[in-house]
Amino acid sequence: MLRIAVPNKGSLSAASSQLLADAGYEARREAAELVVLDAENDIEFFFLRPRDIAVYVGSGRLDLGITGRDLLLDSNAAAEELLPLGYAHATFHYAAPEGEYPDADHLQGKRIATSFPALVRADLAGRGITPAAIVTLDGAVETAVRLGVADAVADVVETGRTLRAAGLELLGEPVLRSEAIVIVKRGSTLSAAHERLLRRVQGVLVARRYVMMDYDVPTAVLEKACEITPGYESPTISPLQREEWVAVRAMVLRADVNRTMDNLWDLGARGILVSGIQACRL
Ligand SMILES: Nc1ncnc2c1ncn2[C@@H]1O[C@H](COP(=O)(O)OP(=O)(O)OP(=O)(O)O)[C@@H](O)[C@H]1O
Ligand SMILES: O=P(O)(O)OC[C@H]1O[C@H](OP(=O)(O)OP(=O)(O)O)[C@H](O)[C@@H]1O
Ligand SMILES: [Mg+2]
Repeated sequence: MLRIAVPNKGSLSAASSQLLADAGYEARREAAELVVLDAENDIEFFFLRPRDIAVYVGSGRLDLGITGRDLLLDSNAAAEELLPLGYAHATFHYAAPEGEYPDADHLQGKRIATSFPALVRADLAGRGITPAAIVTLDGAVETAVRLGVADAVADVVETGRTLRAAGLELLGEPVLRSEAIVIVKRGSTLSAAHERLLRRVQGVLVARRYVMMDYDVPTAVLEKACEITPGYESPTISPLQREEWVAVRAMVLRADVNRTMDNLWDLGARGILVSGIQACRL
């Protein structure tokens, strides 16, 4: 039986549960449920704090887990990233009072507040910076400067609203770009059961990102049409009753749908239809 760690609270929780439900797995009926047995799929889901998930997966007690890339890197657990999931996007940034320091290289000898001490320690070491202290806090890190326990912070930034409200500004480029990821114990060999779950999850991600596009096009411009819609692997071309025309079917990125339809129309394609993909295995 596969044992999977799922975030029980916070920014990763709802989207992770939705992803697993869309992939056909048993959902938890109430937030207080800590373990869900999905007997049909031979999987046990453990609902854990996102910060702890890398520890469980790294120990080998759980087979796979969903967590944030930043949380994995901060954990120092023996776990590695297997698959990015495309939600819970955030950056990890240094920030300081507006106008105080031009960039992160000016943090030498400063006190830096963060909930990600290991990640920050490793990043500062890489920059050759020795801080006066790394002040480890549980949350609401932005307030640490105003209250005088730190000179700068290193924290998760999504919209930047929290930072601005605290009178802080970003210092330079992000330390890292995070999103939800699937993790596995470092160096483990994936079983057929692992692969099946990953294929299901990937199927959901692709079905969300792509639509199916069907259209008719004169054979004379078919090659150009296929350049506009190269498909996921290759477009399907079918004959039409009408001479010198063919039907084309190809997957198209949802984000590109309208631009693609404009381009196909200008090329002479007609009868352009777009439909959602309910599920897929690719
Ligand atoms: N706006 C956000 N705030 C916090 N974390 C975010 C945000 N957007 C994405 N994330 C990601 O979510 C993960 C943090 O998970 P966590 O459960 O700690 O979220 P949280 O919303 O901060 O929860 P909590 O209610 O415990 O503060 C990190 O990987 C982080 O990059
Ligand atoms: O860039 P923003 O959109 O403002 O989001 C980022 C903020 O959200 C999170 O805080 P959270 O609400 O989780 O509170 P916490 O600091 O107590 O964890 C994170 O720690 C940042 O403070
Ligand atoms: Mg938080």
